[in-house]
Amino acid sequence: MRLLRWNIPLRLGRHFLGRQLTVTKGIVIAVFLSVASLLCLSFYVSSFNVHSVRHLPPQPTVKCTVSSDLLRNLHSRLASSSHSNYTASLRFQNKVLVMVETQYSLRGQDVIMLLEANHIDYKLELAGKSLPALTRAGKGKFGVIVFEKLDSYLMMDKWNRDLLDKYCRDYNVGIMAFTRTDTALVNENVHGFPLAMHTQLSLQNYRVNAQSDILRITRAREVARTLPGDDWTVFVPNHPTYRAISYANIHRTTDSDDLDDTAAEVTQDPTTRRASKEIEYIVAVQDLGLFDGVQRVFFGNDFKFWLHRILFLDSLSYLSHGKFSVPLQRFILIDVDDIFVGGQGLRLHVDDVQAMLTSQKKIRDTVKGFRFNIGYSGKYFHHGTPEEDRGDDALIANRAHFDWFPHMWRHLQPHKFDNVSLLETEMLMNYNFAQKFDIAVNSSYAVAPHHSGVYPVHEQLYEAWKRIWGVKVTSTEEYPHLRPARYRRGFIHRGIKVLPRQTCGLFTHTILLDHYPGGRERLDTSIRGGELFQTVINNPISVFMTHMSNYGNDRLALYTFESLLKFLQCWTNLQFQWLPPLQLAQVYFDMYPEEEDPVWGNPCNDKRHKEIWSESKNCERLPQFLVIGPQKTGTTALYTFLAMHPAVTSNFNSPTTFEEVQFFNGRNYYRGLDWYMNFFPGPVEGSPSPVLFEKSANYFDSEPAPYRAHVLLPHANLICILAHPAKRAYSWYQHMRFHTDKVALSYSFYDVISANEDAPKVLRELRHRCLNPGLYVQHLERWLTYYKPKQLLILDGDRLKSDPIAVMDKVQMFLRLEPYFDYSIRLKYNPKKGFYCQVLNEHHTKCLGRSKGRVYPPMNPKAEQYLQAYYKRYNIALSKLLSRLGQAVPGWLQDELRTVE
Ligand SMILES: Nc1ncnc2c1ncn2[C@@H]1O[C@H](COP(=O)(O)OS(=O)(=O)O)[C@@H](OP(=O)(O)O)[C@H]1O
Repeated sequence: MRLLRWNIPLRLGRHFLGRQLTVTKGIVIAVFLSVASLLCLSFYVSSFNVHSVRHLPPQPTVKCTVSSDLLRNLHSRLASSSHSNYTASLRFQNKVLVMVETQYSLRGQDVIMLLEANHIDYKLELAGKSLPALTRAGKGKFGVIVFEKLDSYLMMDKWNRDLLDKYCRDYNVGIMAFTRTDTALVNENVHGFPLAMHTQLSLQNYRVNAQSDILRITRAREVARTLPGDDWTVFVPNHPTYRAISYANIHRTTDSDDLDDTAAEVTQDPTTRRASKEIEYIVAVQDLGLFDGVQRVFFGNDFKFWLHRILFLDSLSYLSHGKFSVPLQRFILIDVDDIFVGGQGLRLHVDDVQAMLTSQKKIRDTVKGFRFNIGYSGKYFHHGTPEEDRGDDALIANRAHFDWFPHMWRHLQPHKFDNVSLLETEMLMNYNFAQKFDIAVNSSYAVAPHHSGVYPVHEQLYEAWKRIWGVKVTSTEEYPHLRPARYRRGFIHRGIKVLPRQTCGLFTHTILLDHYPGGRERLDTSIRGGELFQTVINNPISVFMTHMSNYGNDRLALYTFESLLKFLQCWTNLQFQWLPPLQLAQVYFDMYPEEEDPVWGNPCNDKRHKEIWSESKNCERLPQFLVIGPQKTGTTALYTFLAMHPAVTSNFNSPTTFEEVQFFNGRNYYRGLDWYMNFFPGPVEGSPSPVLFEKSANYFDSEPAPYRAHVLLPHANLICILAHPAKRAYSWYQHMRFHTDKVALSYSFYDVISANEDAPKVLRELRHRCLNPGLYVQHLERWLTYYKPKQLLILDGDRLKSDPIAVMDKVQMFLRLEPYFDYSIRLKYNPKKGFYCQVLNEHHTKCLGRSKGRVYPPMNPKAEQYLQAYYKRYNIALSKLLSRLGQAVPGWLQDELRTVE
C-alpha cells in the first residue's frame, strides 16, 4: 500500500516530464506532491466534522449455537420449574454462613459481593475457629454454608465437622466450597469422601451438564473455549452420590497428556466422559447426599471464571431449596438521555435514527415490548450540522415509535436553581416544545441532568417536577452512593419513586469502538460474562443510562445492548421484559418494599454528592451532638442548661414538638434533610461556628433512630440520661394523665404496668410505651452497634437533679467545650420548685415550666415491687455493660444492685 502511494507520483512525473526523468527529480516531485496532498487533507479534515468521514458501525458478533425455537421451549420448561418445592417445610432462616480464611481474603470478598448484589443476607465467620451458634429457638440460623476454601471444610476438627454436618442433615442445609491449592496433586483423595481430584491445571472448553438439577439461571448449550488461569481443579468421583455440574478438557501439554491417561484409568463414573479423543473432566460437582446425607457443591475454581458466578447463584438456590433464589424475570429499561444535546459530530444522522428503530425491533425479540426511553432537552433541537438537523427531524418524524420523557430544557443542573419558579419555567419550555412537535411525553417519569437534585434531594426539583409534569418516578445512580454499584438502591420521597440506575460503561464521549477506554476487548469482556453481563444477572430490574452520542458514530449503545442480550440469551434462561417506568417502579418496590424508606446521608461526606448539592445549602447546619433521651429523665433540664453555654447553640423550636425536633424516630424523617437542617442556624461570617445540638427524648428507644442518625451524623457525640427505670415509668404515666390520655386516666399505674395478654389492646400498648424505654441495656446496645463507646456519655438522672453543676462539668469535659462555663454561678437551687433553676439575677431564677418537676402522689409499693422484679435482669445487664464501657454506674443502679441476691 505504502509502495503504491510512492509509485503514483513517480509515474505521473514520468508522464508529464517525459522519459528522461531521473530518480532524483522523481523524488523531488514526489515530495512536492506529498506535501501538497497533506495540505489538501488537513484542509479537508478541518472543513468537515467527524461525521463526514464515518465508517460502517461495528456489528454485534455474539452468536448462540442453539436456535431460538429450542430456547423458547427451554424457557417454558423453566418457567414451571424451580428449586422451591420444599420451602414450606424449611426450618432455617434467611442467612448464608460464609466461612472465610481472613476477613480480607479475595475469594471470600467475591462471595460476599455477589450475595450483597443479590440482596442475600449473610454472616461472615473465620474458618478454623469454633463454629458460630447454628441454631436459635429451634430454628436453623443459616440456609447454606459456603467455604471459600474446600480444605478449611475438609480439615475442620472432628467435633466441629460432625456438628456442622449434623446441622446440615437436621435442617436440610447444603454446603458449598471452592478448591484452592498451591500444590500440584494427581488423583489425590478428597479427604473423607469417595472423590479424587487433580489440581493446578489449565483447562479449556468449559460446558455445563444439561442434565444437572442445579441449573436455573444457567443455560447448558454453549462452550466457553478459553478459561483463565492454570490453577484449576477437576474431580474424579467414585460414588453415585456425585453428579457433574460442568465439564472441561485439559489444555493440552505433554504433561497433561500423561494426566489424561491416569485419569482415564481411575475414572469409572459415567459423568466423566470420553468425547472424541478428549476426556471431559468434572469441574463443578454436586454431591446428592447419598453418601452421608449432606448435599454439597464443590467448585474447581473461583469467580475468576465468570460462569461460576451464575452457577454459584444456581447452587445457592438449589441447596437452600429455593429460599435464596433470585427471580428469572429481568426488566430492562434503556434511557437515552441528552436527546438534542451535544456538539456537532456527536449528534444523530437520519441513518442513526433508522438504526435505532431497527435495533429496537430486534431487541424486542428478546425483551418483550422493548422501546427506547428517550429524554429530550428541547432547547438544542436543530443545533447540529444540516445532516444532524435532519437527524433531529427524523427523531421527531418517528416520535411515536419511542417513549419520551423530559430532561431539562437547557440541560441545566436543577440543584443550581434555588428558586422553584425558575425551575418551573425551564420545565414549561420543555413542555411547550413537546406540545409544538406533538410529542406524547411520558410525564410520570423524568431524569435530571448529571443526577442533580435527585439525591441529595433538592426539594425544589421534586416540587417543580410534580407541579409541571406530575412526575411519579425518576432514577439515579447516586443513591446512596455511586460506588460500589451493588449497593445502589431505590427510595421514595414526596411520592416520587426513585429507581436505582445502572451504568453500562458508555459515557457521553464514548462514540467510537476503537477509542473505547481499554479498547474493544474491554467492552466485549464486559458484555461476555463481565461487568455488564453480571449487572443484568444481579439486578432483576436494570435501568441503564446511555446518551444520545452513544447512538451516533459507531452506535456503541446498539452494539453493546444487542451483543449483551444475545450473550445473555446464549448462556442463561433469563426472560426479559420492558415496562414503562411507572409500572417498573411498582414492580421494584413490590420486590424490595424495605427500600421505600429513604436514608439521608450527609452530602458533604461524598465528593460527588457535594457537587450536585445546592451551594446555598450548608453541612454546617447539622448538629455535632445529640441528647437522645430517654423521656422523663431530665432531658429538658439538660437541654436548657446546655443552651446557656456561650459556645453551644440548640435547634430552633418546632411549632408542634417545641424544643424537640424528633427527626430520626418518626414521620418527620420523611420530610427530608432540608427540613431538618432548617432547624439549625447557618454560619455567620466573622463569628465562630457554634457547637450545634438537638435533643429529642424519644430517639433513645426508637428502632430506626440509631441507624438513621449514624448515616447522617457518624461523628456526632451522644448523651443519654439514665434515671431509675421504675421512677421514669411512673413519671411518664403521670405525664400521660396530665395530657388527658384516656387510657392512662382510666387505669391505675399498677393496672397499666401489670397488664397481661388478656388486657385490652390499648392498655397493652400503653404498657409497652411506658415500660419499654426503661430496658436501657437493649437500647444502648442498639446505639452501640453504630456508634463507638467513646462517642457516648451516660449521665445519672438523679445526679442531674441533685447536683447539676457537677454533671454539667462532666458534659463540658466530654464535649471539650470552650470556654469553660462556670455553672455554679448560673444555676441555683429553688426551694419552691424543688429543683435547680437558671440564675437570672441576684434575686430571680428561671425554672423549667410546670410540666417538668410535677407534684404527684408517691408510687404505690405494689407497683414499685412489680417493677423492681420486672427490670431486675435488665439492670444487672446494664451494670455489666457500663463497666465494660468504662462508664460510671449511676447511684440508683448501685442501690438497686445491692438488693439483688
Ligand atoms: N432542673 C429540673 N427542673 C425540673 N425538672 C427536672 C430538673 N432536673 C431534672 N428534672 C426531671 O425531669 C423530668 C422531666 O424529664 P424530661 O425533661 O426528660 O421530660 S420529657 O421527656 O422531655 O417530657 C421531671 O420529671 P417529673 O418530676 O416527673 O415532672 C423532673 O423530675
